[in-house]
This record gives sequence, structure tokens and C-alpha cells, in this order.
Amino acid sequence: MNARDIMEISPIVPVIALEDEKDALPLAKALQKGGVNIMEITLRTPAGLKAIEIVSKELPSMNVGAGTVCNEEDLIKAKKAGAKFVFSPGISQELINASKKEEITLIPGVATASEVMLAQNNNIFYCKLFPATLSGGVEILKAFAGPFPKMNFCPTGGVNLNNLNDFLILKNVLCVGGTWFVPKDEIIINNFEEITSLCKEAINSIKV
Ligand SMILES: O=C[C@H](O)COP(=O)(O)O
Ligand SMILES: CC(=O)C(=O)O
Repeated sequence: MNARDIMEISPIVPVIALEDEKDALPLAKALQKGGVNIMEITLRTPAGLKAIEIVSKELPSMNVGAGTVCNEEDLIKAKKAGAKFVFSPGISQELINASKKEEITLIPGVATASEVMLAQNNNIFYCKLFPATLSGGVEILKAFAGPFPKMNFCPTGGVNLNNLNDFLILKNVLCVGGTWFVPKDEIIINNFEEITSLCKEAINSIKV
């Protein structure tokens, strides 16, 4: 799966940290019901890898990737678990080399011009902007459009219902990532209907 196809699956990309891998499948189905056919299941919790494995085996129609992939070892484990792609909060040559070696698409996080240069010098033109609002939000994305006209972003970190359109309207933004429509508290109490509604609310609020 190439990075553009991944970033065009859904305008909103859920960043998920699961406490219990048993929640992965009902969550995946709730997201699909809400119109979101992509999951970034992070390796922030011990349940992450198992959750990726469950979704990739039990619900192959869901595009499941790993998040918070910070080094080669994480990337190899995520691929083995069935991740179709990997996201990282940052960028490093180690991770870029590992993604090439393992032939799995990496969408790294960037927050500075130097990091964007590292990405594009390695033929990576699809990145997260992370943490999006803290690193400069809409204004930094507008500034990046000048020197880096081929670079495309998925701003993540601080995105919510109030600002998602400010990001999605930008030419260099294909989608946004976040947790506001997959709240941990609702997952823990298995309120998956609420997650479907939050997805629909977000998608219906998109004006671009
Ligand atoms: O770690 C944070 C996620 O990548 C995005 O989080 P947030 O949508 O809650 O700001
Ligand atoms: C923030 C993010 O993109 C990640 O944890 O992978």
C-alpha cells in the first residue's frame, strides 16, 4: 500500500491506544460503521501488537497500521503482527532504512524544515505533522508549502472538531489524525456506539 493511498482512505485517522486487545475488533467495526476504514493502533500499550494481529486476521477489510513505531525493532514486530503500514511520531534514518528493507510504507512524523528535508531526500512525500498544533499548526503548514511543494501532511496532535476544517482546507493536507473521536474512556466501557456517532459527527462536519 503506498502512502498516498493510505492518506486518502479517510479524512480522519484514529490514533488508538488500547488497554485490552479484546476491544480491537468491536472498535474496528464501530469505526467502519462510522465511515472510517483506517486504524492507527499504537504500540504505546502492551496490547497494541496483539490488537493489530486480531484486526488484520479477523477484519481484512479494515486498513490497519501501527503507530508510535520508533525504531527498526518496532517496525519488524508491527509488520509481523499484520500492520499494512506504519506511522511514527518522528523521523530517523534508521526507521527509513528499516521501512525500505522490510518493504512496508512508513509515514513519519515531522515538525521542522530539517525533518521535512530528511523525508524528501529519502523520497518520502507523505508525513504526519506532529505535534500539529504545538509545532505551528496551520501556519507552519502554509510556510512549508513554499520550499516543499511536493510534501503532503497528516496533521496529528491537537486536532479536534473545532479546527479540523482549518487543516483539511490546506492543499498540502490530505487527512488529519487524532484521538477525539476514539476516546479512551468510551473504549474502556465498550461504548462503541458512541464511537460510531463521533466518527459520523466528525465526517459530517467536514466542509472541504
Ligand atoms: O499522542 C497523541 C496523538 O498522536 C494525537 O493526540 P490528540 O488527538 O489527543 O491530540
Ligand atoms: C503521534 C503518532 O503519529 C504516533 O504515535 O505514531
